[in-house]
Amino acid sequence: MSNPITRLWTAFNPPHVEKRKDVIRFGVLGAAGIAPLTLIIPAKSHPEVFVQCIAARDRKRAEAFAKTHGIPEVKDSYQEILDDPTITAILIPLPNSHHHEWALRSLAAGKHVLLEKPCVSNHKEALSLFQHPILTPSPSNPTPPVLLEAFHNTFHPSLSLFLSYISREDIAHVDTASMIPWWLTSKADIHFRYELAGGSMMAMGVYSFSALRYVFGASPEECTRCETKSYTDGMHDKCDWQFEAEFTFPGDRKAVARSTLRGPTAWKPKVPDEGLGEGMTKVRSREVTLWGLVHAVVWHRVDVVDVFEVRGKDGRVVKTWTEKKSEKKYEVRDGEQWMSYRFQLEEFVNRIKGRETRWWVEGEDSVEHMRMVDMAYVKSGLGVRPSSGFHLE
Ligand SMILES: NC(=O)C1=CN([C@@H]2O[C@H](COP(=O)(O)OP(=O)(O)OC[C@H]3O[C@@H](n4cnc5c(N)ncnc54)[C@H](OP(=O)(O)O)[C@@H]3O)[C@@H](O)[C@H]2O)C=CC1
Ligand SMILES: O=C1OC[C@@H](O)[C@H](O)[C@H]1O
Repeated sequence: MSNPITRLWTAFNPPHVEKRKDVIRFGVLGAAGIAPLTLIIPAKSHPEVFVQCIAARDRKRAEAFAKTHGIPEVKDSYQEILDDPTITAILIPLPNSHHHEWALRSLAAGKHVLLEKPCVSNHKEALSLFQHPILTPSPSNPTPPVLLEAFHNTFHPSLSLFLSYISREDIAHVDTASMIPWWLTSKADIHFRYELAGGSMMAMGVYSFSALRYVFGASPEECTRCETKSYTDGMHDKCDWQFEAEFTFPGDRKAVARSTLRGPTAWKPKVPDEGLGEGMTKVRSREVTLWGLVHAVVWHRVDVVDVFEVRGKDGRVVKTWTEKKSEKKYEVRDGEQWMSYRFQLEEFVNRIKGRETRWWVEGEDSVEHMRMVDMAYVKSGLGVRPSSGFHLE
């Protein structure tokens, strides 16, 4: 299935499969724009997942959403979904500021939680959530519910392919860029409301931050620079629509993350070659680029460019050559091209059912991603996103 149109069509229109008796019944908190991609579409081809109900702040909005997406039940409130014993898993696609509270409420109700990224508003909330005793097995809670931050791109094989070309000890410089075109965002979006924990670092930036952690296999020591462009109109203050942040990773290695929510329509990011440091002998330098880090379904490619040099006794280069290759990693199952969201759902279900998982976003990763976001916000001067202050009674 090499035709991109066919691939996209099958990704967004997967086959509807028969559901098993032990199906996981999902409830969705909010008629959110992302809910179809994260859950409703991928659930169609998953025999163990059924989207049972939805609630929105406005019932009419939930009813319209349920009709459009074939969800059989509408509840009056988010809490009513949590109170339904037939619902075993919850999708939380609420604004970031609401993640901490509704994840804790859902877990307290004994539900498994698929929590939209970024998991919460800041590092403090991440610690409070992922280190909550409710997630630790104990005699009174032998099988705690599963909590997964929905970093869907982690689950796409293109990321593993990319990482397979990197030898961590040889990394000289890492650069990551992402964007949403200007016409796909509006000032009215939740991205531009500080009290909802908005900002470009919280929207696309977290993908870049997590990618850096995956590449280094470590967390950064410091954010050394963070430049932002943000609104100052009194309404959307402290919300960056663009940023560039530089981090130092162990071994004094540098990495840059940049993103914009007001990007161009056509985009080909420049990947700077920072080269090796002074005094280092360069035998082979490898530049590995993953194009399409976030939405590998639309298009992705892993480029590997190896530059070889042969040096004479005096150290002068006598020969140099370049080898290039590119690879893609699409997976088609039963005629459907699997999106990152479909891979993610597969693993979420595997974890709930106690089966092995190929990929996972550990709670520790989620916590470290938020630490990185906080570092950058502190450095930028905009300040960390506010905490909800919610505590389970
Ligand atoms: N995984 C991915 O690819 C993506 C993930 N996301 C993440 O998903 C989450 C939601 O984003 P997105 O779907 O774009 O957002 P939307 O604005 O489309 O949806 C947000 C939902 O939250 C509900 N909500 C509850 N309280 C509020 C409030 N005070 N203000 C605004 N909305 C409120 C909304 O209302 P109601 O209850 O009335 O329905 C709405 O359904 C975010 O955390 C975002 O980072 C976003 C895009 C892509
Ligand atoms: O989180 C996100 O991931 C994918 C993007 O398309 C989306 O707009 C963004 O908010």
